[in-house]
Amino acid sequence: MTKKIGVLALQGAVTEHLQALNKLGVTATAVKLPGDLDGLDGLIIPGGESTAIGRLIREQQLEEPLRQFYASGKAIFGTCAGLILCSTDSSHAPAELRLGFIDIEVERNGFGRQVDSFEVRLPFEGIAEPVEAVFIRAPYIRSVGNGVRVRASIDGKIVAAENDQILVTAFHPELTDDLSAFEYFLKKVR
Ligand SMILES: NC(=O)CC[C@H](N)C(=O)O
Repeated sequence: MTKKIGVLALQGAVTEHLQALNKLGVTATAVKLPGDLDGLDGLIIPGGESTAIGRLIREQQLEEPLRQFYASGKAIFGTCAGLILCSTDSSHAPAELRLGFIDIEVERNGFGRQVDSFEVRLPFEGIAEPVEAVFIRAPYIRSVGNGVRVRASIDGKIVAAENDQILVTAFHPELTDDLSAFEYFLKKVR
């Protein structure tokens, strides 16, 4: 059966994710309202601006439905701002949303202002070839908790990690023709 994957479509790089999923033969749909989560097998929370996406999640009454989606055991892929939103990080301003789906501490904009964006071929544990990875004002993961496996790092900064249900990358997987990070995520989707 074809897998059905939603892309949270409140702000950020939505269309590119839908296109990447379509190329992999997956049914991809935009998620704007709580009902859009019905019947999905997995979800991508894309890059953009985590504060803006977090605010819109609350405005659209999506926080509780997202927590239920997670509690039902479905796979979720958080990329860049999506990584930040999925984290447990305790050091953020109270008004900012953290969903706590994966036990990681995050450094927002961790690569600094000088290096706003860059592209590398990134060795990734579990993917045979290095992944073509685009970083845009990217966060990195300072530390991971129990049950979290590091998948990729740059100069000691963790940029990809997973637990059994959640995958997070600090890079944007949707901006190149390399779909291997999506294929890796789809293996988590049941
Ligand atoms: N490309 C991105 O998603 C950037 C993330 C952004 N810097 C944030 O903190 O939300």
